Amino acid sequence: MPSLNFMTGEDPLSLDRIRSVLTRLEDTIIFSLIERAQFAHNPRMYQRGAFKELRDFGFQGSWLEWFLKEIETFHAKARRYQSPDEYPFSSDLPEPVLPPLDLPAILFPNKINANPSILSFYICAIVPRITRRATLSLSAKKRAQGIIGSEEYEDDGNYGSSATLDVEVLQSISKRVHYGKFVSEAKFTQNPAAFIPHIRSRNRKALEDLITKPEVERQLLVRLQKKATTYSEDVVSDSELPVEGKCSRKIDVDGVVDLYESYIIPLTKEVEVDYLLCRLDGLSEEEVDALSKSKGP
Ligand SMILES: O=C(O)C(=O)C[C@]1(C(=O)O)C=C[C@@H](O)C=C1
Repeated sequence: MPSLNFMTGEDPLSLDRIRSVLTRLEDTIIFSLIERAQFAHNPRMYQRGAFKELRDFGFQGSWLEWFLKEIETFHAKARRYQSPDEYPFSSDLPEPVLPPLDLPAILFPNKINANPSILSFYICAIVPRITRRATLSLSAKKRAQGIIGSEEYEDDGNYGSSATLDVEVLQSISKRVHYGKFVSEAKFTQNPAAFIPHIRSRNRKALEDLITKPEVERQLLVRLQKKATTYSEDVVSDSELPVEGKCSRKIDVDGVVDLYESYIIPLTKEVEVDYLLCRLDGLSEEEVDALSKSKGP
């Protein structure tokens, strides 16, 4: 199945098409995690005010927040956040230097931005887990050099490289999670009458039950396990034989699966439900009535 973005192709609300984008983003997320896992945890990068050099020019946030702000400032000028599948982590960004693109209005107007939750679970749960391997091999190297001390084990000083990769991981997870809005719009449009009573009664549980597809989730997790296993192995040529017992993975495969199971899928569902909850905002009774009677595409 071809993987298209929301702009291309015939039916922007085809669930198959939207799911093909989600599948492609799995690769982006796994590869960016593998890259980040080559560096140490570097916890200092996530602590607000930890760098005197940033405080000196008046920036009070963390090293990562500084990276996000600088990168997003530039990307905002290039219209990145006018696209309905792109959301910034920083606020007070500049206006684009180009006039707005004439994008088709696929989504219902909304202000949902799940990035604060993404940033928080990424820093608290993901970075410490995926960098464990890098930290262990780093400490083995240091031990071999006779350097022993708690600091060396988790800080390799590569703050620029690590933060660049953090931004890549965060942007790909953010895109994936916010694609939940397209999934939700597609499901709503297929059968508005099923959703409208629960939207009106603000019944989150009923809406979540309607959008949940256990078999799709199960298949996703199986596929992800296979992908993460394959991508994290070193490929050897015909003449090289893998050394027995020396298969060192580039990333903790279970960590990747857990990231999806515990964070990415639940947060995508939260975005789907939040989107549905504002799906009737500003519509008149007559418009909602007409929607209720429409049978979808
Ligand atoms: O594919 C869908 O129908 C989705 O809603 C996306 C998704 C996911 O996050 O991957 C979320 C909820 C469903 O239970 C299945 C999968």
